[in-house]
Amino acid sequence: MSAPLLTPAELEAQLRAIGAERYHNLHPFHRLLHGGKLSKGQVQAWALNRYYYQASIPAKDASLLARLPSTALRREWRRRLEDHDGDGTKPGGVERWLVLTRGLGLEDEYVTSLRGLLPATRFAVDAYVHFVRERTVLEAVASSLTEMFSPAIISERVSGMLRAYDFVDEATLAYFTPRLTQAPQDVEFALGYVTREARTREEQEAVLGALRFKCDLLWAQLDALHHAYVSPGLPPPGAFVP
Ligand SMILES: O=C(O)c1cc(C(=O)O)c2c(n1)C(=O)C(=O)c1cc(C(=O)O)[nH]c1-2
Repeated sequence: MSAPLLTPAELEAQLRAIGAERYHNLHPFHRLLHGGKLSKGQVQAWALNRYYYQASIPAKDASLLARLPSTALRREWRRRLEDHDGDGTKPGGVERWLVLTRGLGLEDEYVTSLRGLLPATRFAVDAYVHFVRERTVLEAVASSLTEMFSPAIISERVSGMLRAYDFVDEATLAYFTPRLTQAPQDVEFALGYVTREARTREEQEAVLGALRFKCDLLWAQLDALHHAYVSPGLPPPGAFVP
């Protein structure tokens, strides 16, 4: 006999348990970053690599938008594109991330050229874009649900970094402020969608698998940063050298 269908509350509880076990707030690199244990060069490496994640988010959202079957769903998802790309009057998240890299002393041209990117960052981020493009709409929506856990890590990061580093200030970290309201809004929709639309246990398992996959790719990005810039500290050929 196949496993019974989970109630929406049970499905949500299992999603939260995945975050509690494997969201990237638990990664040693984040402990170092937020605890003030990194040099400016190591913080630059983090911001430089994460630029590629930020810059790829609108591409993955646009590919999902194209597959959504109704006006209401597309309108909801379109908001994410505006959050990241801006609307021409106010800057979006990608542009705001460059405020951070600039504040850390990196030139826009170098950051956006991706010349200094770790290969593993590229592979992990591209895997996210491909997953969203190739899997079901249900799995693609579910893979965004790491945002359930991001407000807590963002608060911890901003307060920790402001306290610990004299080379960052509130203006440098301003990227994160709008995320504290955008992420819960995104999650409310995405969580409602997956609990409503996963109608079989198999679909519910696919939702859980998508969130695990997403946690893993966030984790892998930090593994790569740790290996290249903390211990043993071996940047691959061509990668940014602080
Ligand atoms: O600071 C973070 O730790 C963090 C995590 C995540 C996430 O969990 O994927 C996102 C963001 N930030 C973020 O700023 C963001 O715009 C974002 C979009 C998405 C997504 O999957 O669509 N995740 C995240």
